[in-house]
Amino acid sequence: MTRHDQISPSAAQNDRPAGLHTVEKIGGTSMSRSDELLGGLFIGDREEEALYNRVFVVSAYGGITDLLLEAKKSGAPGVYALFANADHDHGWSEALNVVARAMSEAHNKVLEESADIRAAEDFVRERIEGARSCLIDLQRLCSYGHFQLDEHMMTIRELLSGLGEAHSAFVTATLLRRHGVNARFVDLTGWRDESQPDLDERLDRGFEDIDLARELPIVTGYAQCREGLMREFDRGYSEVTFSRLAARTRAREAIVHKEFHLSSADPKVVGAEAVRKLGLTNYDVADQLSNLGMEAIHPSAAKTLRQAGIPLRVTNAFEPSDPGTLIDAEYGGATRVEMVTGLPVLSLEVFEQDMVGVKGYDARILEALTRHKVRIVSKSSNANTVTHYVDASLKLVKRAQSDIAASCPSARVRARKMALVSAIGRNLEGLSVARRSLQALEAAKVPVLALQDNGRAVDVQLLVPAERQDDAIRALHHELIERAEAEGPAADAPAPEAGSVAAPATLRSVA
Ligand SMILES: Nc1ncnc2c1ncn2[C@@H]1O[C@H](COP(=O)(O)OP(=O)(O)O)[C@@H](O)[C@H]1O
Ligand SMILES: N[C@@H](CC(=O)OP(=O)(O)O)C(=O)O
Repeated sequence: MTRHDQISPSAAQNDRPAGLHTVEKIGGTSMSRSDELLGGLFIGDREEEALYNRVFVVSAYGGITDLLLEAKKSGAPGVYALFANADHDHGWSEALNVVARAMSEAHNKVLEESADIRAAEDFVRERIEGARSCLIDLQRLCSYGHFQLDEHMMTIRELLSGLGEAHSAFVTATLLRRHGVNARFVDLTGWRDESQPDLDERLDRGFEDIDLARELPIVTGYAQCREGLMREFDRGYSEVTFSRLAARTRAREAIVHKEFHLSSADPKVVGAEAVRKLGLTNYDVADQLSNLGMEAIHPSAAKTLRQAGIPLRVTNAFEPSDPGTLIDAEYGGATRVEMVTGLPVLSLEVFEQDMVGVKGYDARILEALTRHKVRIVSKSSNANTVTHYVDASLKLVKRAQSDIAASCPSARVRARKMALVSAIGRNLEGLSVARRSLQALEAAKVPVLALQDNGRAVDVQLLVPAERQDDAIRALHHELIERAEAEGPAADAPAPEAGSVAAPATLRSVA
């Protein structure tokens, strides 16, 4: 049975019947352990037919995109960042060798047969050397001055990103075929393809002759397209490919496989034994998590799935029999804190005595932040101060800061490192989350620099010193999840009265 009809560009997506298949994404951390996935997620005890009607969208092996572009957390330069600052220097070229070695290490860990390893080595060589020639040519061309490197940097970023996912998808398809699965490498990275399709066309072309009932597509999480996946979505783009593919093919369900169950806090911070698995949550909570960089799911991906009416499941890749967390658009749910998470931020505070009663300051600040592509996590204001909590490098924030200083000459602008820690849940009304959080942080001797509760009863945010982020997460998790659970079950509705001291007793286990 072919599914070509289901992804034809002319059909209105939402009118088509849902397919039989699922679209499933595997993140980089889990991909690095894909040898362990063979006996479970990929094959396990599945008989012939049960192997199929699944589409896997894969990320690059852990750390590879960081080496290709720049480290997501520390900002340490990779090939892209070195090339961008290169002039005539070839430091980026050595960085490309580092990528090739890291790729080789990754596939040597998962492949066993020497023929497969050889094929993977050849693949890496062909792609890496192709990219190297391209960069050398571009550098030479731009040395004439008529050609501006800046104009091509986004294309370079796209080209480099695609290398990571092409490699991991190629290796995974090879691995599965070796184990008797009819897997097909679906390369959406546009390698040596001169046409410029848009994302939907790219997906349609990749799937036009695939029979989902008897083939297992292993799809690159990077998809080259006219819009530019990196330009629009930047890091975390494989979830965008994943969600668009799920919507385009009318998947029955979209599944994200992660290294752990989606839990009440990062198990690496709070401890695997202390965290609770989330059974069910909604897109509102998922949005808050993405905003804090938790990437339960990329915000654009969540939107695509929500609009297409496709249920999203987040599972632990290494426990395939566990149903994981279902993220449902409609679910209102019980009153409880479901998760505690945090993010290092810079607080950009603009204080201006003349601001009182005058409009326009906010707009000027926003303009500067937008111009320098500074991601805003949260903001607050009072009579004469507007503070944005942002997730960006100090370099970018400094640039925005000087633009703000220029457009608001008498303002005092200051940037400080902090951590934003947040307690998140579907319906926090009446739970005294703010009060309990302050008490817990005081007991743990974590200073609170600011507190925000916008009244929607979905989250409470606390700003703490950057170096106390993990202490704050542990203290809040202990108070709002572990202790609250011990105090009694949650009520579904109605919520207890605001400020009620009995309210915490309405929290319940999220396990
Ligand atoms: N609430 C949470 N539940 C589960 N994992 C979390 C949570 N918060 C942070 N993490 C961390 O996220 C890390 C990356 O997870 P995962 O999504 O599997 O990686 P990738 O981005 O490579 O797909 C995990 O190793 C875990 O430490
Ligand atoms: N590898 C890409 C795309 C991605 O989404 O990765 P992951 O699923 O590992 O977060 C990145 O780091 O941006």
